[in-house]
Amino acid sequence: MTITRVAGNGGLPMINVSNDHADAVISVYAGQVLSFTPKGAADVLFVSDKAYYAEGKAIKGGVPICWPWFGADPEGKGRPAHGFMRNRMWSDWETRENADGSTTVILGVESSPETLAIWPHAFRLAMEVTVGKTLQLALVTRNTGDAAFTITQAMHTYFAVGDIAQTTVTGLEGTQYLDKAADGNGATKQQGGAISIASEVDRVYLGVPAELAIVDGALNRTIRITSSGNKTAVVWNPWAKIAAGMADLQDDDYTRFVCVETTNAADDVVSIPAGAEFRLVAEYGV
Ligand SMILES: O=P(O)(O)OC[C@H]1O[C@@H](O)[C@H](O)[C@@H](O)[C@@H]1O
Repeated sequence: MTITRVAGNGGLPMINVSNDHADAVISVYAGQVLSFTPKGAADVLFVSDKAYYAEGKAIKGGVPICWPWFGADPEGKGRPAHGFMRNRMWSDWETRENADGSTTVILGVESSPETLAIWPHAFRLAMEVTVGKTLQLALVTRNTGDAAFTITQAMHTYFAVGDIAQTTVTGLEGTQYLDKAADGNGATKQQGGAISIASEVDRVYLGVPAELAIVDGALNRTIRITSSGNKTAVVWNPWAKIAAGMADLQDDDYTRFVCVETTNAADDVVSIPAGAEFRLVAEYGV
């Protein structure tokens, strides 16, 4: 097993993990997993070739962390969408080798005068990443203050697919969702069969099961997503027009990824009492 700390793209601190099961690249900046490649397989995660690697900007791809809110500023104060963790430096807290040959990397952020000025709550946030046969992720929020606070959050994962036209997302059949796409008007709808994507898709699924899958006909593989701590999941693909308007995506990149996000979004708001901890967990396997 090797753990190598490197200056990655843009000089950002990154940790390369290589063990008997898989290889991974984990950015300390933003606490973001950028690559997970099980031995003999293609990368499970998509990262844009045009992604920004610079302080203050989000890296487009991998597993961006949305915290302590998902989507627009819940208080309408003009703070950035998806919170303030995906565009700041995190700390490299711990690495360890596990008996089964997997490797755990723990990155984190603690509240500081700077974060308190944006969001007035004391916290300790950790991203626990275990690279093994599967990629295990736990986003752990500890309330270190003396009053409860509420959060929404996401692992906003960009999964690599061979061809979006030959991809379906399964496990959400019959589930209600909020349709946030331009022509969906935020309406509540019900999913019929497996989700196929042939135009902009931006949906918050409600009351979701613990197991979802991405069935990729082009790469001939199925990515299994298991989660806990979430009642919601987001499925997002910007499709051609929105992707073309994003400077950090190539025009046709929308054909190469789908975001299936493990979330506490919409009315899935989490309240964390003083001194308590909340774990949002996801596991990805091929
Ligand atoms: O900030 P990013 O990575 O471009 O992602 C934006 C998208 O993130 C998704 O989670 C939201 O559901 C979309 O509404 C939003 O457009």
